[in-house]
Amino acid sequence: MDIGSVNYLPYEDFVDVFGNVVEKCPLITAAVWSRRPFSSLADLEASINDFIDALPESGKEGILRVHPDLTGRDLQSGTLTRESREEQVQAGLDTLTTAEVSRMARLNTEYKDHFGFPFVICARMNNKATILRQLEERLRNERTIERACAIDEVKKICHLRLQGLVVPETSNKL
Ligand SMILES: NC(=O)N[C@H]1NC(=O)NC1=O
Repeated sequence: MDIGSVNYLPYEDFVDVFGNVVEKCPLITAAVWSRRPFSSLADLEASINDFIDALPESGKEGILRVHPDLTGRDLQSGTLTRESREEQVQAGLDTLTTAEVSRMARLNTEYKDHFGFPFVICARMNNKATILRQLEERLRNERTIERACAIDEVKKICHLRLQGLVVPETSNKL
């Protein structure tokens, strides 16, 4: 789909197509629809990011809280959204050894107990080794810094999901 077609989508279709660009947050998509027309894919993405940035800190934490844990176990259980499952598989999280699954589960719990929201990272820009390393390192962050870092990761995930849904303008001209 190109950006011109996006601008013609009725509200329901827009939410159907873009409702999960921010994991389990169709409300963001619904709100951003009223900012049409978008001049480009980057403009649509900027509208989503502006909406997120304008939220109070409790709203940002809410976005983080609905993210699934990155663990082998959730991947096996079949409860993830299609997007999240595909991203976790691409990062190799379906190939964790039993020891790695336990380590990730332990660190995830420690992280969540400490910050009150789950560890979020753009899986497709990482692999299982860098995800485990980041989880360990970010656990040591000060809370405000960590919340901002996690929201940046949400935006990276959203960026890649949007790329999969809208043809960038440069490709249109080919
Ligand atoms: N917890 C977490 O980071 N989950 C997200 N990361 C990602 O790339 N997809 C997700 O669902």
